[in-house]
Amino acid sequence: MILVIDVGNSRIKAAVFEDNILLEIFIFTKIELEKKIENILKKFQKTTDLVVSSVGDVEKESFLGFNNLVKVNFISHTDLFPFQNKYSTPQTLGIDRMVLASGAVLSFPNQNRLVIDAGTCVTYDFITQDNEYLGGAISPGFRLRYESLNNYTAKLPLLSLENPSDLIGNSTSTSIHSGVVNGLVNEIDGFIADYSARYSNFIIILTGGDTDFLAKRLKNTIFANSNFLLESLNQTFQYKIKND
Ligand SMILES: Nc1ncnc2c1ncn2[C@@H]1O[C@H](COP(=O)(O)OP(=O)(O)O)[C@@H](O)[C@H]1O
Ligand SMILES: CC(C)(COP(=O)(O)O)[C@@H](O)C(=O)NCCC(=O)O
Ligand SMILES: [K+]
Repeated sequence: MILVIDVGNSRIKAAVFEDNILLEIFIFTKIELEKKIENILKKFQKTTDLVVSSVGDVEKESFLGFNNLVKVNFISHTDLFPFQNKYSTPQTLGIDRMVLASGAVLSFPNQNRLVIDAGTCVTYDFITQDNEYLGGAISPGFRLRYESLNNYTAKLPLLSLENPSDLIGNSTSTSIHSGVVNGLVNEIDGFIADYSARYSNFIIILTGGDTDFLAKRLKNTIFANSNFLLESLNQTFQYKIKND
């Protein structure tokens, strides 16, 4: 049994895998981290390894207390990945993006892939059929957009994610919802159209906290899987054990 942990910039997601089957998912905050892991390990006593990917402000040291119970594997840039990294600054590439690219290669072999992770930020990652990781894009996610409108203006309220009632907002709140939701949906549809102009064939994987909200609003056919990063962490770890 292994416990994979994805530390994002908004929250922490964890999952227990046994023989590559996902048994249970946990979502919590940084403050709850140690207590939650303690409880998970109590519930799943056959756990042998922790596999952690962190782009948040949680470092390896936070997990070392569990060293006596399980092996702590903190995924880093020096680990083995099933693709060639063409990013011009590989050391600054988010480890979550590397794990997503790894999952895309292992789950969808021999094809071009675009991974879209709609979390705190929306990240776009493109991996060719020859398993070259090219890079992609980073833009603000839903919550970041709502919060920025409130933070950087005097008059705009802080709203939470809601389906816009119409394209044309006729009040402050409906204008904000239209701007944020239609803005991001059009951005993603637009990116997919632009990638299509360059690559005739590729599959699209959508993941992250806003997967379900976005999936039904996009024009294109996509693989929507909000657990893709957790599953990719398990796969990346299995790949490393097999090939290291
Ligand atoms: N309880 C929650 N806390 C934070 N974000 C949430 C929550 N529920 C849904 N979301 C949505 O999920 C997005 C964050 O997704 P997630 O994949 O968890 O981010 P990260 O991996 O960056 O921590 C936010 O933009 C927000 O719209
Ligand atoms: C772009 C990110 C902030 C996304 O984080 P997330 O939305 O998953 O919390 C993260 O992948 C990161 O810190 N990247 C480093 C910069 C880069 O990938 O080039
Ligand atoms: K992301």
